[in-house]
Amino acid sequence: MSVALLWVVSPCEVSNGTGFLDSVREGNRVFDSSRHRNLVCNERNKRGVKQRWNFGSVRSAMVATPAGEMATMTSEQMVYDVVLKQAALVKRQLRSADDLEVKPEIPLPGNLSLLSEAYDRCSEVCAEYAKTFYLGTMLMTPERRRAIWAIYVWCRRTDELVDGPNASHITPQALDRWEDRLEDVFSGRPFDMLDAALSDTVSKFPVDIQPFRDMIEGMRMDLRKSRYRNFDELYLYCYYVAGTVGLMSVPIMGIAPDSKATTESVYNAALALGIANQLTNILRDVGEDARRGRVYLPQDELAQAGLFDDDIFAGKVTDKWRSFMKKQIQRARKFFDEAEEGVTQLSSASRWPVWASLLLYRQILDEIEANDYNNFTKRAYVSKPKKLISLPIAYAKSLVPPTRTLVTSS
Ligand SMILES: CC(C)=CCC/C(C)=C/CC/C(C)=C/CC/C(C)=C/[C@@H]1[C@@H](COP(=O)(O)OP(=O)(O)O)[C@]1(C)CC/C=C(\C)CC/C=C(\C)CCC=C(C)C
Ligand SMILES: [Mn+2]
Repeated sequence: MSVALLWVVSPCEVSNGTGFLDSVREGNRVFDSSRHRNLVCNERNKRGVKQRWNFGSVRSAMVATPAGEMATMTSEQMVYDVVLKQAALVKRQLRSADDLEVKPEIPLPGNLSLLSEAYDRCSEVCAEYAKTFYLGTMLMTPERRRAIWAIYVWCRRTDELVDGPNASHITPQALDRWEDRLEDVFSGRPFDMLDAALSDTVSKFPVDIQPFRDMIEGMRMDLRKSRYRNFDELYLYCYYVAGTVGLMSVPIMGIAPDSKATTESVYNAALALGIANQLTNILRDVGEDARRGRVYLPQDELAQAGLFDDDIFAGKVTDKWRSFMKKQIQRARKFFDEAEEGVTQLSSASRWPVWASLLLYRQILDEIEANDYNNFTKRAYVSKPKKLISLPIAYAKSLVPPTRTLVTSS
């Protein structure tokens, strides 16, 4: 992984790394698939540029009310706007497509085997870094599975920029370069094999570039910020680094043809799952993050509970801490509940891996409780037997057809 990092910092310098980045060593543009994708991607690009709505460092936006007064928009409202736009984009693209099936691969002599090699590399990375999730993807159709691997790898690489072994060398400029590369991926000009797999994926599925840009924005936020004043600020961060994953995944997972749910409501549930996962991550990693000088927990809620940064650095489990943690866990569970309603609406083959990931992640919260809220020095994890039991439960849940109607919250 360190290779990918170096590579963003300085595209010419490539050092040895793990298997993750072997493809990087194959040099500069190993695969140019732009020829067969220009039409799709130019069109997508135009839309991407027109629709660029990065929140940047803005925590809240001023909007005019119908009465002409200026009001502040919360992060949740701004993110919901993204959800609506994503849902509208997908609906428009599906309406204009002849059918909802995945487009066939355009035969490209010589390049096809490279492309399949590229996906093989993504599969290996995924299998290495997220074994259970990788197993879950095996139930998906081959096209969807490959696409999810490609997205997973891009997300992992993006996270590694700020969290990996070379994170201390990462500057906002390096993230800008990573974003330029992303634009190239969506224009059909991938830089390396792993990018090539993503280029192919975004040409075949109605995936929009915005959530990818927003994830990079989340990494920028992580570079410049180590405290969150309130939940509104934290929510925005969680959207950037995790809610975006939900938005990237739905166009691949697909919505069940017999679902009566609105597209927006399914996207909203996907967003909720990302937020729930990230809140869980944050609650699990309090001690680890504090040792890196980071406190993701909302400062105002800590203060209300009579707690301050020093209490977190001291890492003592007190009654104040327990009762603070109970509330945080309760909030994370609400997001999981919101997500549950959407999983059933996904296409049948995609439901199992999503249920599995939801059940497994949610159990981390139970483990924090079981550790008596000591998330300073004890890492909450789900044991192998518990993981194994969750898989058939997830499978049984995935058999439930999408009968209920999901209503869009506003
Ligand atoms: C309708 C409905 C419910 C649809 C499902 C939508 C869906 C598949 C949502 C997936 C949500 C999900 C798995 C979000 C990932 C959240 C997450 C853990 C983000 C992590 C960010 C940074 O956090 P941090 O640095 O604190 O964490 P670490 O200590 O480094 O772990 C991430 C690490 C960002 C990078 C994210 C990934 C590598 C995961 C990408 C996953 C996919 C593309 C596959 C998602 C598919 C399934 C089936 C789960
Ligand atoms: Mn990380």
